[in-house]
Amino acid sequence: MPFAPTEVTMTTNPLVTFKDVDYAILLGMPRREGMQRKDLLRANVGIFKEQGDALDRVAKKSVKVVVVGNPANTNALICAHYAPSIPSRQFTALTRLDENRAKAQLASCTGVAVENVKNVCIWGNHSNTQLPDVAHGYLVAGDREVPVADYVADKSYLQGEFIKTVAMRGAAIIAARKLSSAMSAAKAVADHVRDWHLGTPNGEFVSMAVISDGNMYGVPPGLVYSFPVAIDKKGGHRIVSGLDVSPFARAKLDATTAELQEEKREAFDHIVHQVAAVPAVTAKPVMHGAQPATPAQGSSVSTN
Ligand SMILES: NC(=O)C1=CN([C@@H]2O[C@H](COP(=O)(O)OP(=O)(O)OC[C@H]3O[C@@H](n4cnc5c(N)ncnc54)[C@H](O)[C@@H]3O)[C@@H](O)[C@H]2O)C=CC1
Ligand SMILES: O=C([O-])CC(=O)C(=O)O
Repeated sequence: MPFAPTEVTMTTNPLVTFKDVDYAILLGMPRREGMQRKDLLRANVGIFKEQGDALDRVAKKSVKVVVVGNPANTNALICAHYAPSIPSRQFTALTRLDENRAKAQLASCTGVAVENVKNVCIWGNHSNTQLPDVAHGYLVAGDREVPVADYVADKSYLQGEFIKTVAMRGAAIIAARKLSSAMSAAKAVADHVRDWHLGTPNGEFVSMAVISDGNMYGVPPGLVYSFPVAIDKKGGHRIVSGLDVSPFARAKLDATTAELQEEKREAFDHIVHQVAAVPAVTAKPVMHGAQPATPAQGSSVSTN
């Protein structure tokens, strides 16, 4: 059914904003030229604590949260932590913009239409340490599916300039327009929410930063980390399993993990210093779509 809003409410009260919402798309203060995204941590972390707390109190327990405000992965983790009654897997951060940028690079260097570039994914943090990964990607050419590596033979480009261009694209846009990307970010949010709502086609995956609990790629639990994700028709997402990780990719996955662990430490340290007491960590059940999982799959966002 087409979306037909009947009412728009403008308010600065998060308890009004989030009352009974199904989806929450969260922004925050943007960076300026010369800053890293993680330089926003101290400015934004308090906002995400407050928003997590408000979501916990008034949103539907099935709410789906998309954190866009940077540093997006760590802000999503903070938000989840302060919303202990909502399953942490319902908190995601946007890395679809990076995926779209990666696909656009491949489309422009191969001449294949961007919608025919599939299964290119972003691992890790929405930052310079991310890995835009083409190892499982393919291009649809007529009735053939051609691996990216067969189309783009220059491995040094795929492991060098390509990754750098995608990871640094946000900074390049800020340098050019003195403001963050706007329309492309909005398009990426729409892509993220559409796929979370309607599901991904069979055999295809997309990039979403989700809670890392239970992944099989050696990423420690308790981080919000971008993975290749498949989504069923009921909106249940799962990290795609069984993809090969090359030694090159392994080193990148570990580097972006280390950065996220450092951001997490800094975020909670900052909150602890700002706020007299941090609420106790509460275990939350892992949800697959609308289905509650067994206690053995219980997930929590710890401050470790
Ligand atoms: N994950 C991604 O792919 C992308 C993330 N971003 C991030 O999205 C966020 C928004 O970027 P823009 O729309 O360019 O910024 P903007 O400055 O146009 O909008 C930011 C909004 O946040 C509000 N805000 C500022 N301080 C606040 C506070 N203390 N409490 C509540 N609201 C507050 C402002 O009133 C404003 O409406 C930034 O954090 C930016 O880094 C932007 C583009 C892509
Ligand atoms: O770079 C920024 O600050 C905004 C952003 O996240 C992006 O465009 O990828």
